[in-house]
Amino acid sequence: MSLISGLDRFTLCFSSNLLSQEEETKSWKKLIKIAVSGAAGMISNHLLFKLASGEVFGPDQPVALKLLGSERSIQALEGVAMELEDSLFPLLREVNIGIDPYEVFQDVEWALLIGAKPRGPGMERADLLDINGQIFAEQGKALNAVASRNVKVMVVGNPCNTNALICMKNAPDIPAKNFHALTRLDENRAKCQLALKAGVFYDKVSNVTIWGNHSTTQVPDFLNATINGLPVTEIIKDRKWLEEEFTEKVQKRGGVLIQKWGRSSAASTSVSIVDAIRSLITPTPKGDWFSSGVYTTGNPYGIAEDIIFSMACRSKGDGDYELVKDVMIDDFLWNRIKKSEAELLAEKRCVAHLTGEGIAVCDLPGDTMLPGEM
Ligand SMILES: NC(=O)c1ccc[n+]([C@@H]2O[C@H](COP(=O)([O-])OP(=O)(O)OC[C@H]3O[C@@H](n4cnc5c(N)ncnc54)[C@H](O)[C@@H]3O)[C@@H](O)[C@H]2O)c1
Repeated sequence: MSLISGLDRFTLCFSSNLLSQEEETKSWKKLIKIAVSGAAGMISNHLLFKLASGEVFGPDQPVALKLLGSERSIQALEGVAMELEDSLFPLLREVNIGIDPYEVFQDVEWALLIGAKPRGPGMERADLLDINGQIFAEQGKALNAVASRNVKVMVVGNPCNTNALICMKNAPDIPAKNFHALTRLDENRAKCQLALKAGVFYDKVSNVTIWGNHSTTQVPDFLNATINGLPVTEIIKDRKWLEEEFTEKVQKRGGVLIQKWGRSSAASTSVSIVDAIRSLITPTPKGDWFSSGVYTTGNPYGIAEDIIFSMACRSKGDGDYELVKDVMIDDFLWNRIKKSEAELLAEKRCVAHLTGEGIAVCDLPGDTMLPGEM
C-alpha cells in the first residue's frame, strides 16, 4: 500500500496509510502532522528525510508529511514523495502532496514554510517582498482556516522575518507567539566562527544570539556569548576581529557560500531547521539559549513592537518559548540592533497592503541584502 496521497490530477496512488489500531504500539506517540512548503526544493530535499527518519521528533514519534508545492513543481513533488516512500521509514505513516494550502494545512501541528520565489535578475527588493509576501499572506489565511489551533509555524522562505509577520497577521486566530523566522543557521555560523577563532570545538560555544533581521543587517552577539562558560571577550581578546571580521563573516557567509558552491546553502539550512524545532521541543540546557525570529510585542529589550525580530529564547520543551531577560546590551550592540530594526520597520511599511495596515510605502534602506546576496 502506498503512503502517498494527493490531488486527483497529480496523484501517484490514492491510498493513504493512516496507522491502523492494531499497528499502533503502546510505546508510540500519537501521529503528528507536519506541513512543508517548497517541498520539491533544495532545502526540503534534505529536511524531509530527517523528519521522516525520526531525527527531529524522536524515534517513537510517527509522522505524517504534508507537502505543499507550486503548480510548476508538482512533478518534482511526486518524485520527492516517491523517494520518501522508497526509503521505508518506519515512522513515516502518511505522505500527502498538493498545491492548495487549504488542503495541505488541514490539522497540521507544524508548518515549515520554505517555498518562496528567488530574487530574479534586476528584481527590486520591494518586488521580492511583494511577490513572496502574497504567498505568505495566502498561507497565513489557510493556516488560520484549517490548521491546528496551536500550530507552530517556522518561516524559512526569504525575506523570512517579514514573510513571517505577513503570515502571522493573516492568521489572527493562531497565537502570534507561534510564528518563527529561521535565524538558527546564522547562529550556527556564528558559533562555528567563534570556535574556529578560539581553537575549541563547537560545543564549547554557547549563549550566541543573532539579533534582528535574517539579512546583512543581522547582529551576531559576541558580548553575551560564552566559550567554556567564560565570556567570549575574555577568550578572544581581539575586539577589532569581533566587531568587524566576525560580524561581517557571519552576515555574508551565505553569499560567500553561493560564490563557491554555485547555489544557496541547503544542507546546513535543513540542519538548522532541525536544530530550531528541537530547541522548541526539548528543554533548553540550563543557562543557555537559542535564537529565533519571533514577535517583538512585549519584548524586554526596548526593540520596536509588532515586528518579527531574532532574539534570545529559552524553551521548556513544550513547543513554546520565553525571551531571555538577563542579557547585556552595550552601545555597540544597540546601534547595530537599531539598524536591523529600522530595516524591518521599512520592510513592514512596504508590505502594509498584505498585513491589513493600509497602503504600502517602500522606503527600504539601499544597502541591505539577504545573506545569500552579494
Ligand atoms: N532563513 C534562512 O536561514 C534561509 C537559508 C537558506 C535559504 N533560505 C530561503 O529558503 C527558500 C527556499 O530555498 P531553496 O534553496 O529550497 O529554494 P528552491 O528554489 O530549491 O526551492 C523552493 C521551492 O519552493 C517552491 N515554491 C515556490 N512558490 C511556492 C508556493 N507558493 N508554495 C509552495 N511552494 C512554492 C518552488 O517551486 C521550489 O520547488 C528561499 O527563499 C531561500 O532564500 C532561507
